Amino acid sequence: MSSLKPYDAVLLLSFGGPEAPDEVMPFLENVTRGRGIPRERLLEVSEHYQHFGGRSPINDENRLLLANLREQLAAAGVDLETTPVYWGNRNWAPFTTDVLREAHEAGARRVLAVVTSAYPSYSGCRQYREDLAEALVTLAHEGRSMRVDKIRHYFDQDGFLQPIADSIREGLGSLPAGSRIAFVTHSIPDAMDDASGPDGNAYTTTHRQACEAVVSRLGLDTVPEWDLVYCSRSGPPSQPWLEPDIGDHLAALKQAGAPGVVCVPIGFVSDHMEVVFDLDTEALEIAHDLDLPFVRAATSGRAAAFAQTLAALVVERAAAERGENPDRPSKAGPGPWHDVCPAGCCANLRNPDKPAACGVDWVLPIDKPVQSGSPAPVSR
Ligand SMILES: CC1=C(CCC(=O)O)c2cc3nc(cc4[nH]c(cc5[nH]c(cc1n2)c(C)c5CCC(=O)O)c(CCC(=O)O)c4C)C(CCC(=O)O)=C3C
Ligand SMILES: [Fe+2]
Repeated sequence: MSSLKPYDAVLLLSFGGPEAPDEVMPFLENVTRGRGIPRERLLEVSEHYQHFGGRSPINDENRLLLANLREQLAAAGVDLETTPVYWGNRNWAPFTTDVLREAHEAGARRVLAVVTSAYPSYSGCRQYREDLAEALVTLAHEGRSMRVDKIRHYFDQDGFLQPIADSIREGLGSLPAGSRIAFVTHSIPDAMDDASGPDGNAYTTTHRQACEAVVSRLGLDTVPEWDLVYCSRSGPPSQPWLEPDIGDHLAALKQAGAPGVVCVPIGFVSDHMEVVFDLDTEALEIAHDLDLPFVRAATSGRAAAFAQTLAALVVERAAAERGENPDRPSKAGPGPWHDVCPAGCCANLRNPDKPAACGVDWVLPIDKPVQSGSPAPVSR
């Protein structure tokens, strides 16, 4: 049995989504609290959910991922009886605080989180760290002192990249020769990208690194032309967000004479609402109207290889935390991403001083802080 010491539990941490029509608006209010998203946009997004009976696919995707992660950790020799794997969300039940309380009751004091976001940005990294800090403070007030760390970003891992490459190869096989690849990710405000990672622009930079790694894995004689484009923009029109939108991009491809397109949701781990609505519904319809052959490549989230990669990163981090020197594989970009976020990484532009866990500067503000044994962040 390999141990995950010093960790006594693993937490799969995700976004959450509604599962019934009357849960949609309360969910959207949780997501957008204090974020200045126009009411119009909320009503529009609630329509997307109602289009699918008020049920987001994301929770079911996470239930499957949880089962796969347990299976892969067990296969790596982890005893799940003594090191349980929990699942919690930012915006919908099961909520992070409740799940951590349950873990504490079962004896967990140090927890390792696996976040369902492959890339660094405020939304995909620091916001989860802030949620964890808030949960840990709430629990500390109840006399429950815990510490949570987070595995490094995994956009550069085999188990994330390979299922995408395999699916693209298959998609291209069903399209006319010379078809293009449109990698798609969630648009974010330009300012959020500017502030991503320790040195800025890490959101777009790491996406490009992942796209390049995927394209080079296709093993095709002629490398297809590709672009990185965006979906799910939501802020006011006056605020610049990453562009172009996938819909405009499809029109531009048609105009340029592209014979077809594989749409690849490389920014997303699973087929959640952005994928099934923005891509499989909206973008598909635009492609049909343009008479542009269109296939959508799979996300990695359901692949056994993906859960295997996450399990390997969990085992790696536990070893690092024990002071060992584990291998740190990285298959995209200049090297492995850091384990512990440096101060200011993926800054919160509205509230820069908001406490965030899993960083060098995190101290539990009340009670006895749990002893910090984290290694210095690895610089890139
Ligand atoms: C980078 C990023 C990821 C990827 C990283 C990760 O996976 O975390 C992501 C994931 C997701 N985003 C999701 C849903 C929503 N995101 C919204 C709003 C926003 N997302 C943003 C960014 C991201 N979002 C941003 C900058 C906003 C603006 C408001 C704000 O600054 O917070 C809104 C509000 C309405 C709207 O404006 O669209 C909703 C409903 C769901 C669940 C889908 C389901 O239910 O299946 C998932 C997985
Ligand atoms: Fe989002």
